[in-house]
Amino acid sequence: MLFGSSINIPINRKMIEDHPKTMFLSITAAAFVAVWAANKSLVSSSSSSASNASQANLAPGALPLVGHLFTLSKDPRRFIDYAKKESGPSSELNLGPGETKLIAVWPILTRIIARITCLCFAGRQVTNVPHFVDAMAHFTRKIITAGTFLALLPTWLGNVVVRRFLSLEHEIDLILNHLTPQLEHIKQDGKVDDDEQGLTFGSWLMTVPRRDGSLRTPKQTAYHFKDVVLASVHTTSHFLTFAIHELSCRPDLVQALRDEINTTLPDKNDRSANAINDLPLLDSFLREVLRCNVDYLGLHHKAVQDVVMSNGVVIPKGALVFCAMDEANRVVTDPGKSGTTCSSSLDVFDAYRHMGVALDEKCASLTTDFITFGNGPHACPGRHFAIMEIKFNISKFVTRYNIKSPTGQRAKDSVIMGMTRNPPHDPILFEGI
Ligand code: HEM
Repeated sequence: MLFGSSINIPINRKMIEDHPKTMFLSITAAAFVAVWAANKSLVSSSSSSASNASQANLAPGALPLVGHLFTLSKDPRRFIDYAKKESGPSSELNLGPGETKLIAVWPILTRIIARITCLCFAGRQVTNVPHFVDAMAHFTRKIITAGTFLALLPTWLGNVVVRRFLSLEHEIDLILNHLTPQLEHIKQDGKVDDDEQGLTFGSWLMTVPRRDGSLRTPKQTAYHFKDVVLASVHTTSHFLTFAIHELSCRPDLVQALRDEINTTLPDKNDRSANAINDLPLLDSFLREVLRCNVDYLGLHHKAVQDVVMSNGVVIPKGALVFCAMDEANRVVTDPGKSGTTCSSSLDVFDAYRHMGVALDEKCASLTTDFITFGNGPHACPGRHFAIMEIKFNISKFVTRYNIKSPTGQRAKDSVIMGMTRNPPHDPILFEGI
């Protein structure tokens, strides 16, 4: 994808070699349109985030009116290489055998997870719109930042800051503008386009009646996609990033996971997410990542009535309650059920701790001594999906790269206000294999 938000032109070398003249003309036209689109977005958008997103994929250095015409006339292929390097899809993870690179993983993994979320819950059409995926990648982070400002600043100032700099208007507009027509189409024809059945979260939700028996309109349904994004992208990319950091200081574990995949699933082309989900060491490792990297405090709840605890302490109606997640994940309350038979202390990260656990669901199973996904009727309904998603990504990483921490140590997490654990920002050394 070379240019701005309103243009979607996938170009590859073969197309240029086969049709040099046509490609030249289309790219030249696109260069004009790209400049027009950039100018239009700058003029018409009052939101800074909106204009940033629109410009994000423009090849820099365009001249007024003529765009990149001169560079294109001179050497189109060179221009395309330049545009791909500067504004094209991330090639940061394209490493040949033995090639190494230091990579800050969190932003890349967030984008990967946002893409998967868009693909699985909103369909292929929007997943091919880069600024839509980018906006979804940053959606929850923006909300968390807004929440922090609202909590710390006086209400009037917090409101000004959030409305001016952290408004979600742009993201909500994107969701409504892209998904509503698609859902209208599905409602009318029963499918998205000629190739694709229109089975998305939205097409399903349109068929589920509300309490009063009425059905949601396409626009009302599209609006709910924000909830999926809020619940899934940030959480999943967090834990995938934690997992990669845990691997970065354990080269033997990377090798052991690679061996497990190569031995159990020798055919590279037949490694489905379902098959990867059943690998015992990968499952044990991920459960340990989820157990140890949970927030110090989490599961923010509000008491809807007075609650009397077993020791007589009363949590009054309306009180905000933060659960000590980190602590809960380090206490075995029911050894027989949890299957935690490992001898290592619960304070130690042990990737093999949950091997041989007899529970049916393993990594996704809910126990009172593992509450990363909550517990009870409101426990995370997306956990099976999240776990498959993370395992699938880890399997790709360990079979493609050696993953090393430059210091040999697990980089430090950044802890916000003593309660929320964010993955480290430190880069990790990747080596292609
Ligand atoms: C590693 C990734 C994830 C973690 C750690 C996680 C964790 C959680 C936790 C702790 C809760 C709150 C439980 C409570 O309040 O008692 C929750 C709720 C929820 N999660 Fe997740 N989640 C993850 C991924 C996902 C994904 C991928 C989806 C959707 C595709 C999702 C959808 C939801 C929803 C809809 C709720 C609200 C459930 C309710 O209130 O009844 N989550 N999640």
